[in-house]
Amino acid sequence: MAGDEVVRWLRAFSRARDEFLSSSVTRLPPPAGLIRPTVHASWRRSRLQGLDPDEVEPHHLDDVDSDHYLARAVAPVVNRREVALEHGAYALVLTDRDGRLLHRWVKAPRLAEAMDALGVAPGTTMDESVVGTTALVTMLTGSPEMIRGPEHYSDRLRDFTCASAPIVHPINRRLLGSISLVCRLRDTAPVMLPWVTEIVAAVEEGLRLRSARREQQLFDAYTRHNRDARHPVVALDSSTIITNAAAARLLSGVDQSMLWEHARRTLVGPSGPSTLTLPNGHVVSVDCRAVSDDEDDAGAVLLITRRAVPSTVDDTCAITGTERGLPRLTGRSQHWQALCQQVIALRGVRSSVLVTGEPGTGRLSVAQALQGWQDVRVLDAADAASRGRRGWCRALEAELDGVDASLVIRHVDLLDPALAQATLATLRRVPPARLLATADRSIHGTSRPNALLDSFAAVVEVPPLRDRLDDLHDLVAAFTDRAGGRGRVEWTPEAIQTLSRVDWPGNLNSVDALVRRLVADTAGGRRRITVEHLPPEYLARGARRPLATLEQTEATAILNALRAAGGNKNQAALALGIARSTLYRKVRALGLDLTTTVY
Ligand SMILES: Nc1ncnc2c1ncn2[C@@H]1O[C@H](COP(=O)(O)OP(=O)(O)OP(=O)(O)O)[C@@H](O)[C@H]1O
Repeated sequence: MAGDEVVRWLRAFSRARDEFLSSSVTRLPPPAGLIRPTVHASWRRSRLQGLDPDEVEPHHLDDVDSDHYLARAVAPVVNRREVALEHGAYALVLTDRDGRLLHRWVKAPRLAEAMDALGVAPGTTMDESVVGTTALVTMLTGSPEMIRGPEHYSDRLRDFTCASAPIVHPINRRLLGSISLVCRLRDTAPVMLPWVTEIVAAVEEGLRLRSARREQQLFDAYTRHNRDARHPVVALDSSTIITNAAAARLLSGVDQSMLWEHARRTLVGPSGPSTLTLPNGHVVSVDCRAVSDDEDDAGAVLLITRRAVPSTVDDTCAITGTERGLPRLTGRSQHWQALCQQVIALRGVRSSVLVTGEPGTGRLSVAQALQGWQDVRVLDAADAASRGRRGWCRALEAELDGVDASLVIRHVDLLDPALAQATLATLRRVPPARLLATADRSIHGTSRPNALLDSFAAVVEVPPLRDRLDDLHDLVAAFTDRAGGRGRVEWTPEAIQTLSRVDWPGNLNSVDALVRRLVADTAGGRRRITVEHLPPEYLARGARRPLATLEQTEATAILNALRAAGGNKNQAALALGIARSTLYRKVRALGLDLTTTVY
């Protein structure tokens, strides 16, 4: 447009914009005239969200990883075009799929200053639900978009033009983020849109080549290990899986993401084969080998050996009752087996043992199993405060007097130093057959002197459930039996798989509580517990934290809307009256896993 035309357009557009913004939210004018439909739709969403154009501005969220894989993929493409950036008043901006700015390339000092003043810098979110309409609408429309000056919803962005294109993974077609070309309104040029589209095409081509290279590496590693077709071999990463026939037979019905999750955990854990209980009931030993390329993990090769004993509720007892396990306690994982060995070695001696770990990990149970569950008295130090010093010491003596039994002092770390000293004196006067105690694992780092804690001859640490998630299937089965669901309540592999993605801060106590709740819901009937029966907070993946009540309500509303829309996120967002980008942001913040079969 020529100079005069631009001025006329700006005037007319500003009038149309003022009219739109001054209308009541319930009576917004329909798209017409100068306001393009995409802009109108985005303004509408922004208004319905209650955003104030005078107030909204880019919002700094957090620091971003300067080594983000997307920034690494884009950098070489941008660097090849550096000269163009040097000679023009343009900046390039990379965001992730949530609109979070990952990196910006800007050479023109004035433009850099202006962007700084607006806070358009790495870590800032440009999501529509925060800043209103920007060219990131491209991630909703799926096509390149240019937003000029007053088409931005925020008043503070009126002096800028931005042309953006979405980056889509060339193999799995997932939206990864966006690239935008930014300039002052007066420098707007029609060539901006083709230029940014061409940059994105080059980035996607780089990603395709990289994927092909990773796949090739995976395939090479698979071929190297697949020497004997009788042994199950799997090569996989998050998006590709290659198996031989033996593995395909063994793994029928097993989800790739479960195997990948197991591989990833094993690769960062202690070396050596790990045990995995497959949702189809088979117990396998997995030797996991990393397949790496120069920059990143390219995946893993799993050499699988089938264990003789299938995993069923009944044989759980058989396995745990052997000398490799602890009586009445369930577990087969590597961490659990290491613990069992330590406990079994301590059985034959009479020295005092302190069992530490996070709350709910099974510390008391391990202490009792260490004594073979026989003649073990239990006293809880959590009651000491209410009993008072004399009451506590009297209770202690009463437990010990004239009885040849072992004593477990539960939560011994809760005794204050004076009470701990008095307890020690009592124990010396009336010694138990053997003294055991449980305590929080943080006592390792405590600087508070405590003679009682220091007096233990051995310490055993019970691993948190998140480190032995391979045991989850067996534990759920054992708790189901205990809750009265034996023979009538069963769990689908998908439900267990979903639960295995939770971090379980409350450890076994939380699993027990969940199982009881769901078994009670069956009201004595038969039920196959599926993902749909799980409370929304357990659909959380990666969030690794319990949801607060308000978040649970929000999660329930989102999942219900998604279910009603048959998984269609656009429709669900519409029904909830929020932008699709907001839906994504909330899903991410709540840690909801939409990849499982919820709908
Ligand atoms: N290996 C196991 N197999 C089956 N059930 C277990 C196992 N370990 C613990 N449990 C059960 O898990 C629950 C928690 O165990 P326990 O009370 O021993 O843990 P804790 O760490 O002492 O807990 P708290 O933090 O309440 O003191 C109990 O219901 C217990 O029966």
